[in-house]
Amino acid sequence: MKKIFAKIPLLTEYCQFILNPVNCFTWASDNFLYFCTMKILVTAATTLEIQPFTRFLDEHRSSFPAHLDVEVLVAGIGMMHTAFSLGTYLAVRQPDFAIQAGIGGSFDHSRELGSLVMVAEEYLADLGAEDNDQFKDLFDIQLWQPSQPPFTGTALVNTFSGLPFIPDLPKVRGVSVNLVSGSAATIARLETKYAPVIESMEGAAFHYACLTAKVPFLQLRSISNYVEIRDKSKWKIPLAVKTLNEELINIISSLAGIKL
Ligand SMILES: O=C(O)c1cccc(C(=O)CC[C@H]2O[C@@H](n3cnc4c(=O)[nH]cnc43)[C@H](O)[C@@H]2O)c1
Repeated sequence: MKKIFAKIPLLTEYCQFILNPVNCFTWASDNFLYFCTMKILVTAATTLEIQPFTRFLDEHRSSFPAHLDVEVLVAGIGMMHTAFSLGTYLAVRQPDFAIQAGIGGSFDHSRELGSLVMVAEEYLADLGAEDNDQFKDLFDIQLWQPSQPPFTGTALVNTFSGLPFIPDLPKVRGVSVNLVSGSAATIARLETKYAPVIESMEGAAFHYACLTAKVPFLQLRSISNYVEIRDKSKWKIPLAVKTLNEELINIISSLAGIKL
């Protein structure tokens, strides 16, 4: 709500709707209605995951309202790349909110491949120590303390506050890993310890960067595969990318007031 785009005298609610048909951020104060610019970051690990959306931007950006700015950041695969890219980007560009869009693996086999979720809380599920055949995370071995900022307990939690919209999608728990899970033992360990629905390689880094920079955020994941013993032939990456990008295009076109 920081960059004021226009300021007009406060009118009736009906008139305000006519003046503000495109979901521009507004707020009323001192008998004036304030219209704000909105800078949105859309980030993904790879170009492939976000290509249809960047094509949509190339085709439609010229018809976006002046107050709306959408930027894309391909941050790289994994938490190290994501943390560095996001940290640098957020400090310099200061978006009003950020969306991470990616594919992911589902622990829950009843969810359809290609279906979408929003991640409400993220756990760092392979950062820690092995104690014989036991995995202990950094909270278990007391190198981190529960609720040290920006954690809530041992999770990186999205409160979904400060967003101009919240998609109608299931909110689930995610784990982020450096090593994609592909053995019965690892999958059982993660399910017992974190009860996750979705696994990715970047989610926690995105939550950490946005919580630390105090940027409202949304992590969208489209299920490309089940978390199971590795069988790439069962993965449905093109389907997951398609549904993910349809959702992104819907979100941005509705914020832009564009009818497709
Ligand atoms: O070839 C492989 O074994 C392989 C394993 C995991 C991911 C890939 C990719 O090409 C995609 C990496 C990308 O996708 C996300 N992703 C998708 N499914 C999962 C998963 O089951 N567990 C963790 N991450 C997943 C991840 O966030 C990466 O950005 C290839």
